[in-house]
Amino acid sequence: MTIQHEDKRFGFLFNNEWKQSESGRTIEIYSPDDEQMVGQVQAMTQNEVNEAIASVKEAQAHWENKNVHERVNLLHRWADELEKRADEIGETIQHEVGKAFSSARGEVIRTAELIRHTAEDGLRVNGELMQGDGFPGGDKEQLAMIKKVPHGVVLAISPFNYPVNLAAAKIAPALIAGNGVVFKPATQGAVSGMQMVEALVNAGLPEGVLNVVTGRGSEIGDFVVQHPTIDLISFTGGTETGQRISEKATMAGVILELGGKDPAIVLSDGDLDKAAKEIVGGAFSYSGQRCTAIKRVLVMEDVADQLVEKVQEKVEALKVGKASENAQITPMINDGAADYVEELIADAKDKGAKVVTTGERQGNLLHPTLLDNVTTDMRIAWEEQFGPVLPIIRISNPLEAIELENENEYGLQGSIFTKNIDDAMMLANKLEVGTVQINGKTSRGPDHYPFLGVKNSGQGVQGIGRSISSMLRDKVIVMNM
Ligand SMILES: NC(=O)C1=CN([C@@H]2O[C@H](COP(=O)(O)OP(=O)(O)OC[C@H]3O[C@@H](n4cnc5c(N)ncnc54)[C@H](OP(=O)(O)O)[C@@H]3O)[C@@H](O)[C@H]2O)C=CC1
Ligand SMILES: O=C(O)[C@H](O)COP(=O)(O)O
Repeated sequence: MTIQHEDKRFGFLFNNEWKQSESGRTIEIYSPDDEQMVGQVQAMTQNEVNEAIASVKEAQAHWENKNVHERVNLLHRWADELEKRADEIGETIQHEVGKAFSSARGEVIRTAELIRHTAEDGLRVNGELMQGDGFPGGDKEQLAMIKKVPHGVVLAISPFNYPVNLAAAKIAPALIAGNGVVFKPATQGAVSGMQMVEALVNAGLPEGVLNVVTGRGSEIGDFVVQHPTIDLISFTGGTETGQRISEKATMAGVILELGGKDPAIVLSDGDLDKAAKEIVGGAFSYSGQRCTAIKRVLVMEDVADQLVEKVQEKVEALKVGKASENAQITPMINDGAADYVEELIADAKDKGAKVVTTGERQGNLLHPTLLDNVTTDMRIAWEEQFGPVLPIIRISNPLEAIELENENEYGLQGSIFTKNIDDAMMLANKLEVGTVQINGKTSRGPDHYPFLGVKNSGQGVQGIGRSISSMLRDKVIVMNM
């Protein structure tokens, strides 16, 4: 059975078969890059979603009972398959989400590496043993074996921007830990996601251990999230969607990677050339459509003019165009997203921000925009733009940055540029974020580092080792000798 039927119609995966929905409805996916149709995915019915979940539940028990070596071998074969198909899947990512080919192919290779690392870490998971006499009334002869066991059925929901990597970053740890997986890809990104799953099937995935559910999140999302058979939800996406999932999921555990408004704080003694390079790379790669993108700059007034000049030069050198032309600034994921960014720019202009550089909009292609003299009454100072615009806020002392950050609803990452290690550590300790980067741009990778957001940026910790731990729970067996 093939993944793709006629008219670019893609099936959904049910027990290793690519099936068409009994709904008779499909969702057409168009490229943000050239507006051509990338494919059609199935709008599944509730009945089909039910069957998909039930079947994962049944298969999971066998999967959990396999030796971990068998699960490790599957993951290595999956990584091999992805590497073999890196060009093909990279092309799909490029077309489907409008990412330059080098980054799109790089995403596939990064994913293969992440899967291999997950397989290796998965081999080294062990439980522990406790003696009862560590607590009053307990006894030496009471031995607790604390085993690490899978949760059961994991629901993995991924966003559009890294349709392969952010999906596999949930699926691989879930599988290595012995869970079954129900995978709900972002609709824009589902074709890339399903090619990645096809590689897993070709690597020898046992039937039913992972099934895919497709359909708009707004239609099937609540149903799948509230399904009583789901034991754990691992979600990456917008904060609003994440909060909704958290409210709806009553008894399932929830891991959330959500939005961000990562600051780059530049102090007077910072290396401005380095800061400008990191800021532009951090803010504008994939046109700013990254949760970890630098989304506001807080710079000391006395070096602000110099920094702005250096950043401007680099922003103006960015290649703007289509993903198919390997441009750096490519069309945004859809018109709505581009409209939103324009709205934020217009609001800032109305309230007196200085437009340092910008360009004409062509459809959903926005030229990179740099805004100086941004103030706290402007929406762009606080809202997540998720696009190619960078606001610069001038500050008069380093602690002002902390005050501004205390008001930030997000807390994913933050960068600090200074040569003074004491100042760097003082600010790093005060910033309410998951990760602080000193003299470097904000970034999720390397993928084995813990990755987390605080405040409205998330719940739980990801990163290979932590992700595997989150996919396991304790099972305690007490031997009363
Ligand atoms: N912290 C992090 O690690 C990361 C965070 N993000 C954040 O993600 C956002 C952009 O991604 P985007 O894809 O637009 O995010 P969305 O929140 O719109 O969608 C994410 C996923 O949730 C699904 N979904 C939508 N509604 C529901 C629902 N009611 N119940 C269950 N699932 C639902 C979507 O399906 P469908 O596509 O069918 O609507 C998609 O699969 C940004 O805010 C960004 O910051 C992105 C990457 C990393
Ligand atoms: O969604 C995102 O923004 C990714 O997690 C970014 O990963 P990176 O910061 O390592 O590029």
